[in-house]
Amino acid sequence: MNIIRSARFGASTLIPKNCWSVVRSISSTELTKLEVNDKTGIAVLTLNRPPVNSLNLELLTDIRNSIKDAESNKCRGLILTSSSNSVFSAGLDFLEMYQPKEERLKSFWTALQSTWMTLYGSKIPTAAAINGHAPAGGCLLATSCEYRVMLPKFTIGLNETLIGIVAPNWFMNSYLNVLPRRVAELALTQGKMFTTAEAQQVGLVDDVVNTKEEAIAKCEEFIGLFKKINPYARALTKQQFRINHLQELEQNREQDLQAFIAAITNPSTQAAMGAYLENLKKRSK
Ligand SMILES: CC/C=C\C/C=C\CCC/C=C/CC(=O)SCCNC(=O)CCNC(=O)[C@H](O)C(C)(C)COP(=O)(O)OP(=O)(O)OC[C@H]1O[C@@H](n2cnc3c(N)ncnc32)[C@H](O)[C@@H]1OP(=O)(O)O
Repeated sequence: MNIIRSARFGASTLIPKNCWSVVRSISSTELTKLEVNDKTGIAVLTLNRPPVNSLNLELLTDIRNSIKDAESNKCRGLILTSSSNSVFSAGLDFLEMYQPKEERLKSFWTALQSTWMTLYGSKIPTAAAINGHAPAGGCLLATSCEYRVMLPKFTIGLNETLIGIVAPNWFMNSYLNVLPRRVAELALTQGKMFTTAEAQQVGLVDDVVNTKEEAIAKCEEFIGLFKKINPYARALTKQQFRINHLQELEQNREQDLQAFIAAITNPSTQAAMGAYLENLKKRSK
């Protein structure tokens, strides 16, 4: 019998393969659902933190655990998507950064660093089915993947300067891994949110389709490209492209954390964030 061991069902829980329907849950929490298609071996990770999948400590932790679950279950690839019809992810949860408690702020940023390193450095092929808006941290998740497909009439980009904050180096590096330098610099300095059409034009997304199902199918097609490629050779090749960015953060994690805390707790950053949040709340009324 072909057995899959699910880390989050406990080390001793064995799930018999083929006794389940084609799509099978590997692990799920209140905030994430990880399902694998037994035929293709490709996993779909659905973010499910209504209303906007803002990334708080718990969601970030669940995303990281899910990526690790997909890897340890030897999935052939991982697709990130959202349970919302209009938002992929609204980026970092402002409530983690606005008037924060220091210990929680530290755990939050450390979880973001770990999640990014796990996703950006994952050995398995990764793809994002962007079925809604993807500002800031939402864009970071998408650009950390190897392939992106997006639905029309949404927006994506690193908008930090619009909020009065600065995207850390590793956010920029994820952008630069996808966009030409000049485009990335112009976009970052303006805090530009690209429409789906603009994003495709500059290469921030690879394809545009009309439905979430088509987006998942496109991601599966992308992951299928590696069917005949030795996974070890593929993973090492990917690693060579990304290792400098990963090492840069790995070697400076504490410094990056301290810079974040200093920047976020600065009264002028707090004032800018407070005003931005106020505006967001007014707009949503
Ligand atoms: C080394 C480091 C050195 C220095 C670093 C310094 C700083 C560090 C940088 C930190 C990096 C931050 C990156 C980020 O990710 S910041 C987050 C940026 N996100 C945004 O700007 C998105 C804001 N949201 C929106 O634009 C819209 O909500 C969105 C288009 C996503 C969806 O619109 P929609 O109309 O569908 O929903 P809304 O009605 O606007 O929202 C519904 C409720 O959700 C609340 N909301 C939205 N976004 C967030 C969020 N990111 N965090 C928390 N809450 C959010 C919104 O206020 C509504 O709430 P209610 O009014 O209903 O209570």
